[in-house]
Amino acid sequence: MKVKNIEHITLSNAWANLKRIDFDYKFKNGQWKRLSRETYNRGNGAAILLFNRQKQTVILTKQFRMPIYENSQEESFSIEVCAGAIDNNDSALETILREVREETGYIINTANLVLSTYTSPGALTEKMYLFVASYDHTNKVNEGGGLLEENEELEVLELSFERAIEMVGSGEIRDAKTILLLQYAQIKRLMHLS
Ligand SMILES: Nc1nc2c(ncn2[C@@H]2O[C@H](COP(=O)(O)OP(=O)(O)O[C@H]3O[C@H](CO)[C@@H](O)[C@H](O)[C@@H]3O)[C@@H](O)[C@H]2O)c(=O)[nH]1
Ligand SMILES: [Mg+2]
Repeated sequence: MKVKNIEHITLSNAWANLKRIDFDYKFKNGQWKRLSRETYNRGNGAAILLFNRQKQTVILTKQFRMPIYENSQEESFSIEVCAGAIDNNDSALETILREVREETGYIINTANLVLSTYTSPGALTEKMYLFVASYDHTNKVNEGGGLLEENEELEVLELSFERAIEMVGSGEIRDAKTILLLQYAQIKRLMHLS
């Protein structure tokens, strides 16, 4: 066994849960040491790349992100695939179909799970489920933008795939789940680049 005597100390239990976890860890040389790691638990998440093969376009969102502002003010409007936190009893798929409607204004009935990823394994417990789905204008029911009653405000962007990939290269897109999904689409040839 690699770890034992695990002790959870709650540091904050407000919106989400921040714990300090103290534990004994056995190093390869056989020595046991008491270590401490702070872990932030805000549940798991789901994200989706909406793509249209005929038009060669994708749907992305742009929103203000306070944690980014804390790091680098000028980068605080973040271009991301549609995403949301998974509520207690919902599946990742239910979550993402709902988020697509709320954030982008499109209604889709199904999506393919293509990757799952720990978004920041040194600090977050979060595992994110990454989906892709095709869309066209018949799926559009409103302008999207997020739920004002939940204090969400997003801009919906429809970009050519080529431009989105260019924005990864230029650093205009800096969100990891978004980069993963755009590069997935490129590698798996869901879309073409000229
Ligand atoms: N009061 C309060 N509200 C919060 C807080 N954090 C988030 N919220 C609210 O919770 C909602 C979260 O919106 P979602 O669309 O469900 O999640 P998200 O912020 O897009 O998060 C997605 O991307 C994150 C970053 O990659 C992921 O961490 C997350 O799992 C998810 O996939 C927002 O309406 C916001 O108002 C907080 O600390 N305090
Ligand atoms: Mg969201």
